Amino acid sequence: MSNGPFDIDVDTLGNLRPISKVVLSLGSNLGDSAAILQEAVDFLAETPDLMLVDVSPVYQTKPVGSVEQEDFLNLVVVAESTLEPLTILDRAQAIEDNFGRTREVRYGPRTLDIDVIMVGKRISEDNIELPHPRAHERAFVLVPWLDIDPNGEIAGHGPIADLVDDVDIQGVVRREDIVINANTGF
Ligand SMILES: Nc1ncnc2c1ncn2[C@@H]1O[C@H](COP(=O)(O)OP(=O)(O)OP(=O)(O)O)[C@@H](O)[C@H]1O
Ligand SMILES: Nc1nc2c(c(=O)[nH]1)N=C(CO)CN2
Repeated sequence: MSNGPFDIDVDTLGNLRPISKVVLSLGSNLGDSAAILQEAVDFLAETPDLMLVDVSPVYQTKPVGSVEQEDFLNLVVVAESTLEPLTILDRAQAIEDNFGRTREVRYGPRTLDIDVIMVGKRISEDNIELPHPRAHERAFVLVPWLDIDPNGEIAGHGPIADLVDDVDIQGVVRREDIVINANTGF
């Protein structure tokens, strides 16, 4: 798998388009979270020009942040795409909206949250910062990601295999009973 914009795709018009590695973190702690995660993965798999490579196991995780709320179910998706980072964020937010996600309480309960963790290169713009600025300190991102991408790295922070040693993984428990079917296309 490419680690950045090094592989090239040629579209039907003959345009060269770099293929980037994409990492997404999905979380839910409202409603039927397991079913919501499955549907969200299905929506991602149906996204044109986004090829799912792997979907992590599901973890039950203690809420991070100061808001008192239910545990989350979290998973990570690794994909490849020729899409621009903002297009991927738009698609992620459209999928969140589909599950009635509102954005009133920062860090508050949510039917579905999709954070864009990385899309190839580093970017810092008004609406998007990549890699996600808090991913390196979040066990609910690092633990599932490590399961499916042991050589993964966060630009500017290092290998996720090392980062996971520095976070508290006690509140992150694998849910073997919840199986998400991944339509990875491979
Ligand atoms: N890498 C990113 N992934 C998702 N959203 C991002 C990213 N970088 C910047 N944003 C911006 O952050 C805004 C708030 O996102 P969101 O509501 O998902 O935050 P949150 O999930 O409450 O907190 P956190 O960003 O810490 O996970 C989005 O509208 C988006 O414009
Ligand atoms: N365990 C856990 N805690 C969170 C989560 C999440 O997905 N899992 N998402 C948040 C907002 O992005 C805030 N806190």
